[in-house]
Amino acid sequence: MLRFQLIRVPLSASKFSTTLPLTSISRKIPRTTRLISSMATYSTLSQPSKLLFRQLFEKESSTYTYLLADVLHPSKPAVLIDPVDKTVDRDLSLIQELGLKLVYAINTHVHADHVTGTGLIKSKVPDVKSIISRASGATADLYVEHGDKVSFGDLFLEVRATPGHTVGCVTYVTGDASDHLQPRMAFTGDALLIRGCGRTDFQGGSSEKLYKSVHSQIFTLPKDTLLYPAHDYRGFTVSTVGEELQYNSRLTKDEETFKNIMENLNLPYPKMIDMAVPANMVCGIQSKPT
Ligand SMILES: N[C@@H](CCC(=O)N[C@@H](CSS)C(=O)NCC(=O)O)C(=O)O
Repeated sequence: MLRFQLIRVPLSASKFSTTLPLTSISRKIPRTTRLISSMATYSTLSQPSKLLFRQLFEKESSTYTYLLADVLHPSKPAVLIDPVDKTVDRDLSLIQELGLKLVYAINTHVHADHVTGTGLIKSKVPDVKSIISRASGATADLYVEHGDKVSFGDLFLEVRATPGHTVGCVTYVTGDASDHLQPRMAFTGDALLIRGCGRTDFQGGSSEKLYKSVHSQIFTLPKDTLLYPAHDYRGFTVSTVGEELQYNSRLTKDEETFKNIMENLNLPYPKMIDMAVPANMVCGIQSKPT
């Protein structure tokens, strides 16, 4: 049976989940499915896994899009995190070549520097549901909140609210039980960048909130957790919690120093902000540009 569900549970609950079908709340069910299996698909993982993982890059905005799929599930359900409009055709071709079924197009937040690909994906693959946090205020098919779980096949992503870059930023983290895939992977959007972090000077940004978000929701993850940001401007692809705890040039500082750094970044506004934010508030352009 297909299981594409959004599951809402407190973060502390690991043995039992409250299952939300796509559109309504349903009953509590024990989660009995083991997430570890005999298929190795991703070389940096320390044990065999059913997770297929790809990191994809859009060069104009230096954005990373992430493809994850449960390849041992009969329908090979897949999710895309932070797709970009310009690379939708590439991403959908890859998904087709790999024989995956895209079920969710997920945004970590309302982006200001590029147009999300979620709208365009929906116009090309109508069954796909767009997802964004409720706190973002944006329109999507499904809204997530802190503590929710986004399931695809027997895998899921835990939702952690990490506001600060924008009000509605969330981080998606792979499953946490001891028999799940290790190390965990966290898709941090713009909350945490490798050796840096997202700016906090627009879209309800707050350096105080960002500092608290990262320290409470990301730096508390196991040190070997792999960190995958939405952008990198220097060619880095992945980090770990342990690495960022030691070397992040902003977030290793005390809170006052951090706030001071953020107030003095003096970055120019993203070139596309006036177009991108309104478009992304409705999960991007919903039809192919002519
Ligand atoms: N030059 C780019 C925008 C670069 C930028 O501002 N990046 C954001 C994330 S996208 S809103 C950011 O938070 N950067 C933090 C940093 O320290 O660089 C453009 O014009 O699009």
